[in-house]
Amino acid sequence: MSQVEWDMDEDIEEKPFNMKYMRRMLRYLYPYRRLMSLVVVIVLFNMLLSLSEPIILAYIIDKGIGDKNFAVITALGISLLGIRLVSWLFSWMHTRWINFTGQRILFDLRQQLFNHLQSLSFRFFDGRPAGKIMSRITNDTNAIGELINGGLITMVMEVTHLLGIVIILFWMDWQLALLSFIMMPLLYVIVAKVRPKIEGSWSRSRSTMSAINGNLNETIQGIRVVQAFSRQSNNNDKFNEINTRNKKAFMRAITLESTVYPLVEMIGMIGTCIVVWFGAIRVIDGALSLGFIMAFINYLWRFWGPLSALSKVYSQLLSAMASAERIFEVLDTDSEVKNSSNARALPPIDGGVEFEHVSFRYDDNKPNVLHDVSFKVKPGQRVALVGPTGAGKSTIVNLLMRFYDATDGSLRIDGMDVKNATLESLRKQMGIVLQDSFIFAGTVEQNMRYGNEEATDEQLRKAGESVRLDRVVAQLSDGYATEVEERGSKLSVGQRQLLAFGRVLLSDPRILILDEATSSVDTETEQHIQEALQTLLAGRTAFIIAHRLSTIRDADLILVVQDGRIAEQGSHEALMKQSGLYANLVLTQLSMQESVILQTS
Ligand SMILES: Nc1ncnc2c1ncn2[C@@H]1O[C@H](COP(=O)(O)OP(=O)(O)OP(=O)(O)O)[C@@H](O)[C@H]1O
Repeated sequence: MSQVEWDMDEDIEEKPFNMKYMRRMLRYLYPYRRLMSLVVVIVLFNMLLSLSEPIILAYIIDKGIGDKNFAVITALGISLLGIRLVSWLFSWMHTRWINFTGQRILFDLRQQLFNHLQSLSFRFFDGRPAGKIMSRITNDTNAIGELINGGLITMVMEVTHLLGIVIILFWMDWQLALLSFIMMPLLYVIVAKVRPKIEGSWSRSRSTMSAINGNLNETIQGIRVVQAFSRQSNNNDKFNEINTRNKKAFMRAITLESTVYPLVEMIGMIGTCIVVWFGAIRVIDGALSLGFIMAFINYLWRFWGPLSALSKVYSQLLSAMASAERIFEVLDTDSEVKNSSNARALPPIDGGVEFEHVSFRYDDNKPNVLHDVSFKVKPGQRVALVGPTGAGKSTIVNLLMRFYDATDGSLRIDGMDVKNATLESLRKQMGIVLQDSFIFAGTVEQNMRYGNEEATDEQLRKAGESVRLDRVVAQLSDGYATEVEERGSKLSVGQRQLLAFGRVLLSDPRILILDEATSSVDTETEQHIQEALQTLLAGRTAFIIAHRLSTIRDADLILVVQDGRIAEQGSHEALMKQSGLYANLVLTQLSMQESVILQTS
């Protein structure tokens, strides 16, 4: 299943109301409780002001126009204007405060999620596509933000509005009030039946939109592969299908809405007509005044607005529940690899490493990937990890960096179990250069300083020279200040490798882990990389996932990994003498090199 489809299946848009989540969401409002209480008071006051308008109008008609009393008309007209001005001022204030609070809550929530995500272990990221995690930080926080800021206030406002109107209508004339609600059951049936369909279509429209985004993202990221395999036409078909689904869902939602809402208005209108009809008879009979009946109808008109606003808040509430579940799932995930309660800072290390009967599995339901791995490395030694693909070389390195903790056995650095050392003190003294080193958007200098922001300019320049990065930098338009764009896309593979060397050299780790690049670069860059490597490795304990025979031969210790076990270990000479797996590997590589030489000569 592609990531996009997986996302669609997984991301349910609405969940039933859950009090536990609600309480937890409300906790984000707690720091702003004073401001929010003030907002509620203002909103309620505004509501009362607004509810007084029809009554004032009724007085203007009956006592002003009816009795031809200009003083009443002027006084009440001015008070209407005053009410509008005060309402406008109060709405301005509460809109500002609500938005301010909403943004603060979103800010807090996003920040909390981001901080938490960064601390999570690799295992969390293993099973989750990046797009999905990103949508939690953006879309899901927005859904929660919208509810706890706009939604809840709307709820308070509209419920009081509705209650106020009903009370006033019954207070004015209970018989007319009962008459005006005669159409309510029919209205309820229509809304209850159609509303879920409309919501469903909107939700399908949103999820197909996120599928469109996912598809676009995948295509842009993989455009080289797309074009290389001439997949444009297949991709077009796939995109067309998702695009059509989105169009259909949107059209269905719009069609339903444009049918139902006028219908709702019409039913409301019928209710009003009934009131007007009976009201008119009573006005003619002299039992009711004209102003009274106008005010009554005005209140009736106001009745439908809050109803529709409340049903919107209700679906906002359900979608916030789904978002809350996803967000709290992330926030409740504890980092697996973390400092133990008795962890202490690792003092400056010499770089001795010992694996003792280490076993490991990535997933508790899957078999072990490493079995009983044991070896000892003295400070400053160079270790080459060799073996077939999927044998477990990177896994050994992952355990050394404590990206994962060993399932069984122990791992010691300078005699101290890594589980007793704080993660920061451990990782500060280790450096890692992967095959395709991740380069961040920013300048060459910013990338180099990534592991050591305090480095002086002199140290930076020296490190650049040592790893032959200076020659690369000399060719760049702005030297070290050149922007390298996202993932270092402005640099070649070899240049990125040298920059990664520079970065790790500047952070000066005692233990260095290196995944030797397999991708071929030109002979000159290759030579620079090899020279840079010698500088980088000097005086440090180094673990190299090695592919070149020359690197392997130079190592003090070679670990031959096969099926998650150390099949052989020792120096090149010792292992060659054994005539085992390693000797075979070397012979195969030599014969391959010979055939390449023969073919090219
Ligand atoms: N994050 C992960 N989650 C689950 N299984 C994994 C994960 N990473 C690796 N594996 C599995 O663990 C085994 C060892 O993988 P590892 O990456 O350590 O091999 P390797 O020797 O470094 O291979 P290569 O030379 O191809 O990089 C493989 O079977 C692989 O499928």
